[in-house]
Amino acid sequence: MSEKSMSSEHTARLLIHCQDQSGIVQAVSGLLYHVGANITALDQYTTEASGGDYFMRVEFLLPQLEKQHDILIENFQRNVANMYAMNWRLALVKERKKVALFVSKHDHALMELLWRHARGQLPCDIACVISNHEDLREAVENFGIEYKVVKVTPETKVQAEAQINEWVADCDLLVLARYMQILSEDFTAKWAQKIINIHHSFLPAFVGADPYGQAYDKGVKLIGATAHYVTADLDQGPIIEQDVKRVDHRYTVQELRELGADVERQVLARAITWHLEDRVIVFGHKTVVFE
Ligand SMILES: Nc1nc2c(c(=O)[nH]1)N[C@@H](CN(C=O)c1ccc(C(=O)N[C@@H](CCC(=O)O)C(=O)O)cc1)CN2
Repeated sequence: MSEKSMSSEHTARLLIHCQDQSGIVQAVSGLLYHVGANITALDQYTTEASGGDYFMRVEFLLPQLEKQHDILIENFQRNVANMYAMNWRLALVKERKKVALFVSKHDHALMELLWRHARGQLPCDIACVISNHEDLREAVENFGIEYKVVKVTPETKVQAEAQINEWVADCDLLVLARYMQILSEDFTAKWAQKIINIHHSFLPAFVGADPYGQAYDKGVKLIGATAHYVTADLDQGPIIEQDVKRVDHRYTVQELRELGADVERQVLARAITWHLEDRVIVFGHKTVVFE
C-alpha cells in the first residue's frame, strides 16, 4: 500500500459550526491529541471579532482510526461538541463518496468530470450518468460508466423522479452537469445540500433558461459560471464557486457559449472537488469554503 493510500486509510476530517467563544481550538486540538491523532490541516473562520458564528475544518491522521472511530465520536460529542453546542460532522477519507452525474445534451461539464475521474483527480466513485436524452450514451459508456435515460415531461415528472430516486438511492451526491430539467420541491428537499448544479451565468445575474442569450441582449463585458447547491428555488441555492471571463461587443451569442463552456467546466470541477474533500459548510443561504 502506498504512503498516500495508507494515510488516507487513517485520515479523517471534522467540520464544525458553532457560536464563537474562546477555547474552541484548544478543546478540539486537545481531544485529538488525547486520542493520539496528528492534525495535518486546520482552518477556521469567524463572522465577527467575537460572538459571531465560528467555523472550523480540521484534518487529522489517526493510525487506530478504525478501532477508535466510535470512541472518538462519543468522546468528541460528550467532551467538546456538547460544551460548545456544535453542529459537526466527521468524514473518513477512505469512505469515498458515491456520485451520480446528470446531463441533458451539452457534454462539456460532464466530460470534464469524467476525464478528471479517469485520471484519478476526482476522489469519488461514479455510480452512473443519468440523462433525459440518449445523445451522450456512447461517450459515457466509453468510460465504462452506466448510462441511464429517463424522459421527463411536466406530466411525468413525479414518475421520472421516482425512477431517479431508485437509481441514486445509495448515492451521497448528485451533480447536475448541464441537466436542463427543473427538479421538484420534494426531490430537492430529500436531497438537501447533496445536489450541486452548474449554472451558466455569474449568479445572481441571468437565472433560468438561456443565460447566454440574456447576457448577449444586455451587452455584458463579463460572462461567468456558478456552481451552487440546488434548492427548490431555481438557481438560488448556496453558491460554492464562481468565475468569469472578459468579453466585448464583438462576441456572438455562440462565441459567448463556447467561451463560457470553459468557465463552466472549471468552476464545476472545483466545486465538486471541494465538496468531496469536505471543504464546504453551508451557512444559511451561503457557504463557507475552506479551499
Ligand atoms: N429545483 C431546481 N432544479 C434545477 C435547478 C435549481 O436550481 N433548482 N438548476 C437547474 C439548471 N438550470 C440552470 O442552471 C436550469 C435548467 C432548466 C431550466 C428550464 O427552464 N428548463 C425547462 C425545460 C427545459 C427543457 O425543455 O429541457 C423546464 O424544466 O421547465 C432552467 C434552468 C437544474 N434544475
